[in-house]
Amino acid sequence: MNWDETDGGPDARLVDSSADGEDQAIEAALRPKDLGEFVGQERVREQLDLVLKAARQRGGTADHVLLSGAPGLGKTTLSMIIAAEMGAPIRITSGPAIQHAGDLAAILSSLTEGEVLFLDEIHRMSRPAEEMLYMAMEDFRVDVIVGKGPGATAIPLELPPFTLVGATTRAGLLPPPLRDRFGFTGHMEFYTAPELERVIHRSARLLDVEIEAPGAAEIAGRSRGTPRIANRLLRRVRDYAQVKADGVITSEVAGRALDVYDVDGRGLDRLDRAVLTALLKLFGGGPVGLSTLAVAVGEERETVEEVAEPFLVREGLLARTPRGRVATPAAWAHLGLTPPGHGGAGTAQGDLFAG
Ligand SMILES: Nc1ncnc2c1ncn2[C@@H]1O[C@H](COP(=O)(O)OP(=O)(O)OP(=O)(O)O)[C@@H](O)[C@H]1O
Repeated sequence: MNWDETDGGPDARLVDSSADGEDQAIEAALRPKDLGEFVGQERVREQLDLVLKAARQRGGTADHVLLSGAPGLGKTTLSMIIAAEMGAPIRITSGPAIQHAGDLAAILSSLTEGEVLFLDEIHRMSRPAEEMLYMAMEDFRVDVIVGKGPGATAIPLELPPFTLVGATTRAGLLPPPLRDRFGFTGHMEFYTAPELERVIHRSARLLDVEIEAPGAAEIAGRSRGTPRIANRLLRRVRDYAQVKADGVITSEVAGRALDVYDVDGRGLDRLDRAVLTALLKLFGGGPVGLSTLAVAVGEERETVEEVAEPFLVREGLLARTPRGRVATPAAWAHLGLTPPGHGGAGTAQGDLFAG
């Protein structure tokens, strides 16, 4: 089966943690506005609370903050909260949008005192811009280069004190000189099921949807530890509840809805299950090479490696070994299959790509 032949392919995955157009439109309404409303991430919240309180007491600008963590865990939200708590405006941009040092100079020189500059995907900035940022962060100054070649001159430009909030999927991707210039680094973890339930209840309130506690638990369990996915699944379940039930999200309604959308009890979708099923049924659980596995599911290597595998590895269902991909005992259990040599022939109920 090829994903392009199905309903939308991997780009349209409900369980993808990056934001799609619909998310962007609705996320503004669902974002917590202060640290008190921000669910989970206790450590980061507590530490950040101290950093911001201390800065406020000194009447100064907060130290630069680096937030690392997977997409959809709340880095943008937290940067907006930092600005709100400091009573400061916020400017939002991203590393890929800053390709030339001049792009960064233009942004920096227009900041007002105390402003928060949120730089998403900071690891994807160009090298010259990155070097300009070092000086801006440390001395609130940049050298703007005018002219080219031997006649080029550096004109120093003073900047007002500002707070840089950088976001990255992995702090390890940043060059150490940049990493070291942040006064505080917060690592965002995946959310626990009870935390996601709180996110879901809060969003349901804001969306004016009636939801029972077991209904929220059912959605939370399938949300891959990510509030963005939880909010997206909630919206799809709301549609189902409205059309197929009486509008109230019970555990049964949530379960049925997410089955329709092919998101299973553990948050795996069709692509994830196709990869696991092929690994178990065609290759006896592996080891098998990535390319072979990709051909078996009719997908590109990159799709299997970058779209399906990270979550399967994180869930302890698949391991990447030097000899190839290997299924774990949990994978056999999840698909209801028996590993070879454990009294069965490794066969499944249902066909290869069935849920
Ligand atoms: N701790 C939280 N409590 C409640 N809602 C949250 C929390 N974290 C994130 N959300 C919700 O999840 C959605 C995604 O959050 P956000 O855009 O901040 O993620 P992100 O980490 O910046 O993602 P990306 O890196 O893809 O931009 C938002 O709608 C936000 O309201």
